[in-house]
Amino acid sequence: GVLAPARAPERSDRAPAGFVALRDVAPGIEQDIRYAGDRNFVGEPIDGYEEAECLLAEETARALERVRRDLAREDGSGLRVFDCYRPQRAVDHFLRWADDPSATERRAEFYPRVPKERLFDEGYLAEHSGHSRGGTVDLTLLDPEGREVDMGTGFDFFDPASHPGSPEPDEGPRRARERLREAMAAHGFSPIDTEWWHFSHDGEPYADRRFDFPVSREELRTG
Ligand SMILES: C[C@@H](N)C(=O)N[C@H](C)C(=O)O
Ligand SMILES: [Zn+2]
Repeated sequence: GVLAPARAPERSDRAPAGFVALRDVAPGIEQDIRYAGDRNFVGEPIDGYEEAECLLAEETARALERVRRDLAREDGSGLRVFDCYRPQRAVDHFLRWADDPSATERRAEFYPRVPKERLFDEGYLAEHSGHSRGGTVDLTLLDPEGREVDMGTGFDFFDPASHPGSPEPDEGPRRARERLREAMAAHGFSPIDTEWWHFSHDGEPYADRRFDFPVSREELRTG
């Protein structure tokens, strides 16, 4: 007999109608899309990032703009995003990298205490990421002068000290993490317990999808 292929979550190479560029919805949110360049844990541009651009499901982008507005009103604080929509081919690049024990160039900066072969099992990387649904963001707080707030550890520092509730950082960074969490929760974003910078929008419209179109404004359907 013929075996049926294993069932995979729906994978789609086209952007659905509801994706937007964050820049169009929230031009006041800063962007430093790390996987489009080499300042990341792999050390090279990641597959699928044709542009350093934050793309998101429209509802998620609008909710994030509400978070930015609240922070700006409170004391002039701001937001900087590091990653938004992430194509499945980028996640596949992470998986290939994790399988190569010799690729450890960025270990000291990004994962000095956790062996790279443990990064998926310990929840720092996901094979099927919420980022591939367009409803998840990695981001940090900016102070009123536009400088990144000290969060105790840097973006993508894969380590127990980056767990949002870790007792390791000093009081200032612990409070800053809490402020980011509360600001995000007020507009429907939930944290994960391994990374202070990672939040998923509860109302995300593509909960059972994984997209694979490249990160490029050209992929967006306009009109
Ligand atoms: C890789 C990191 N920025 C991240 O987003 N990790 C979570 C677990 C994910 O890959 O979804
Ligand atoms: Zn993330």
